[in-house]
Amino acid sequence: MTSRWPEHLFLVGCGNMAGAMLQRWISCGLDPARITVLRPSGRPAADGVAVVKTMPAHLPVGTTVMLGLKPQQLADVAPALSPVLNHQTPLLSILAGTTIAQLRALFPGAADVVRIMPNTPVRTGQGVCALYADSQTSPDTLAKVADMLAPLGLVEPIADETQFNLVTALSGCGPAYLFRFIDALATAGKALGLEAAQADRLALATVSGAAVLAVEAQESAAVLADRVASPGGMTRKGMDVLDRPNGLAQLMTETIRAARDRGAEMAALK
Ligand SMILES: NC(=O)C1=CN([C@@H]2O[C@H](COP(=O)(O)OP(=O)(O)OC[C@H]3O[C@@H](n4cnc5c(N)ncnc54)[C@H](OP(=O)(O)O)[C@@H]3O)[C@@H](O)[C@H]2O)C=CC1
Ligand SMILES: O=C(O)[C@@H]1CCC=N1
Repeated sequence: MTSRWPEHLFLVGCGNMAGAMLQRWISCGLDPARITVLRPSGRPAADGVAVVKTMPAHLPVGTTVMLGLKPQQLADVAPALSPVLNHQTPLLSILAGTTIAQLRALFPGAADVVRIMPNTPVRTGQGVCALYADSQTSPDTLAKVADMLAPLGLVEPIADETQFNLVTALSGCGPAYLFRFIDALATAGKALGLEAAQADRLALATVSGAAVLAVEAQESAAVLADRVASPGGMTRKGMDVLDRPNGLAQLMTETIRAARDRGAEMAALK
C-alpha cells in the first residue's frame, strides 16, 4: 500500500488552522522530518519540523505545498512562492474566500490546485474538511489529498465552487458559533444563579454529550430534541423561546449568510 503522506509537505503559514492540521497529521504518523513550515516569526511549529523565515530557493522533489496564511497575506508571498512551484507540485489552499481562479492566476506554474476548508476540531480528528478542485486538477491528486485529510475527520467533496463560501460559513466558521453557544448556555446559568465554574462544567458536558448522542443516534436532531421535551414539561417551554419566529433558526440563517457574504467580499478585495 502506498503512503497516505506526501514525500514532503511545505506549509506556507502555520498558525491556528494549519497548526491544528499539522498536529493531527503528526499524531497520525506523518514524519515531522518530512515537513517544512514557512512563518515570518520563526516560531517552532512542532517537534522535529523545520521552520524557515524566508522562501526557500527550491523545494524537495515530491513536495506538496499548502497555503495556511491569511488571504490578505497571499499577495505578499505569491511573487516568491510562484517560481518554486512546478507542474508536479500540488498546491493546496485553506484560504477562505480565495478562489481556484485567483490561485491559478497567482501560481500559473501549478497544475493541481485544491481548495480545502478545514475547521479547528481537525486537531482531534473530529473536524470537517470540505474539498474542491477544478477539472484541470488530476483526479489522482485529488484522491491523494482526500486520503491525507481522512485522519482529520469528515472529508466532504464540494461539486460547485460557488457553494464554497456557504460551506465555509457553516463548517469552517461553525466551531466558533458552537463555542459561543457553550458560553451563552453557561452565562445564562450564571445570570440566573448558578455558581460560575459549575455552570461552565454543566454547559460543556451537556453540549459534548448531546453532540456525541446526535452523531451516534439513528434519529435526526429534531427528533432527539422532541425526545427531551416531555409534553407540558420544562424543555418545551424553553424551546418555545428558541422556536419563535425570530428565534434560533432565523438567527443562524442570518449568521451563516453574513459569514458567506464576507467570503465573496474577501475575494473581491484581491
Ligand atoms: N482559524 C480557523 O478556524 C480557520 C482558518 N482558515 C483559513 O486559514 C488561514 C489561516 O488562518 P489562521 O490560522 O486563523 O491565521 P493565523 O493568524 O493563526 O495564522 C497565519 C499564519 O500565516 C503566517 N504568515 C503571516 N504572514 C506570512 C507571510 N508573508 N508568509 C508566510 N506566512 C505568513 C503567520 O506566521 P507566524 O506564525 O510567524 O505569525 C501564521 O503562521 C486563513 O486563510 C483562513 O481563512 C480556514 C478554516 C478555519
Ligand atoms: O474567519 C475566517 O475567515 C476563517 C474562515 C473559516 C474560519 N475562519
